[in-house]
Amino acid sequence: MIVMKDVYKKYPNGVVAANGINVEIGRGEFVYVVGPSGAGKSTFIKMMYREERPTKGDIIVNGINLATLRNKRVPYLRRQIGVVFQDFKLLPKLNVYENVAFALEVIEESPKQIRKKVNDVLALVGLTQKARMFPNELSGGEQQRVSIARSIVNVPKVVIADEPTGNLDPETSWEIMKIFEQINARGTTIVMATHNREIVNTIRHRVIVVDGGMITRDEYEGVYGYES
Ligand SMILES: Nc1ncnc2c1ncn2[C@@H]1O[C@H](COP(=O)(O)OP(=O)(O)OP(=O)(O)O)[C@@H](O)[C@H]1O
Repeated sequence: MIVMKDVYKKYPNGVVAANGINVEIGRGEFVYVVGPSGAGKSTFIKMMYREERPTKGDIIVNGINLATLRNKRVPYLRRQIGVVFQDFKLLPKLNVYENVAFALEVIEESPKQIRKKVNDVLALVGLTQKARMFPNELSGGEQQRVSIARSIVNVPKVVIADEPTGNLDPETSWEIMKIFEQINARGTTIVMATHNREIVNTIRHRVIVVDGGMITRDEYEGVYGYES
């Protein structure tokens, strides 16, 4: 599903944020990416959806080699990957329904299909009643639900989330995690960068520790200890 081979990333300012990463993530896995601030977690996951390009190495996502993928094919890649951010990144002038529908309009889905898919996904995240509200009328947790709905409406094989609970209170964070669990239970691969030890140590999945641009630990049913 996702393969990285000898991946190295040096930013133009000289910072090496990935220093020889080798990893394989299989279909349907749920993977936490943890590690100290500045360790290279965001860089690691940004390279999976071609937000950043590696300086060296190969990255294959869903059979697509990102090293040789032409820029004009990036939208094709993005259709197969849902992305969820810490700060939601919703379009403020569009309501909940429109924010989610937008992801389908850009790929020219039929109006009938759009209605069905958006309504289904809003029901999944529990936002049917709030479909006509605007982002600034919603709580942080609700905004994150919209952003998750948008990320899965195309039924991607993988969802990549960068600190999706980073701006949320603990109770809301657990609710958001329940939704990710449901999405994963349907067979979608989830890769999630997080600082939340309580979540990682309670809802147990594979844990990849990144430190100094390298994978220093990689364990199934892993814990996020205090030594790292
Ligand atoms: N666009 C960029 N240009 C230059 N350096 C960058 C850029 N993005 C990240 N870096 C540097 O790369 C290193 C890794 O950053 P990255 O954001 O991947 O870490 P992180 O583990 O996600 O951190 P955090 O947990 O604080 O979000 C840091 O030293 C950072 O300053």
